Amino acid sequence: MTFHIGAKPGEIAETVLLPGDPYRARWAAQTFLKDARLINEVRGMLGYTGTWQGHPVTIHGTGMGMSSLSIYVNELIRDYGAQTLIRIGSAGAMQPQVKVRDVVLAMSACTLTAPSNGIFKELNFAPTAHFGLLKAAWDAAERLGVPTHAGTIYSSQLFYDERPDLQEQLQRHGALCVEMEAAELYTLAARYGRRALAVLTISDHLLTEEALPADQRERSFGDMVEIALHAAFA
Ligand SMILES: Nc1nc2c(nc(Br)n2[C@@H]2O[C@H](CO)[C@@H](O)[C@H]2O)c(=O)[nH]1
Repeated sequence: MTFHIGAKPGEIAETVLLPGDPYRARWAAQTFLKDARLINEVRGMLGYTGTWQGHPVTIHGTGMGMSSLSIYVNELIRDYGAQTLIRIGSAGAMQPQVKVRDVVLAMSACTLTAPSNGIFKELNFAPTAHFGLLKAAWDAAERLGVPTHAGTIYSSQLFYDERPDLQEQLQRHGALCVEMEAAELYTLAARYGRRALAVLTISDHLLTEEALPADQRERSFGDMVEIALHAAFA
């Protein structure tokens, strides 16, 4: 057990899916895993371990924001030996061709500031997805017929962002969507030599102001989890 995760050694699989919302971890575990069992509930950040097609899988919440994700991903890697970490999250679309319910695979993730800035100082590190996972996720999305986009995204530190100028430049340079976790996941995976990918479902749109009704979120999120699981074990 670590400072923030109560799981015993061996209770967390090498493959970990990471939703921000702990209740989505519970839903995904109950929906997709066989023999899912609760392995963490410290501070209500639920984590479950079970199997998918015979493979051990853990699904663990990260909370909202890169600082919260950093706590859980550091401990999952350093204390439990996680090797493949796939964020299954939601995001806000920033391009007209990206529609609500679509899936976005984050090839890279831009930030204004991030927890790891202190390490890099003036260096602009490029947080990037593991190519093998990205390709496998893209192929799985095609097989499943899920409308999917791949490109750079924006990992913000704020939900109530006071920088419309930043959003304008990000849109101008093709950022597909905004969320608040992927960049730090990719940076930590690079630091520890692990595989990481963010598979995101678009649940709101910054241009059209459309939002996915709560009752439709679950089905849409199912596609994302399927894609992540197929990618992890391709
Ligand atoms: N900053 C930001 N985060 C978003 C947005 N839409 C979604 Br879903 N998110 C994600 O949802 C949570 C905030 O509601 C964070 O964990 C983000 O990753 C958005 O329009 N902006």
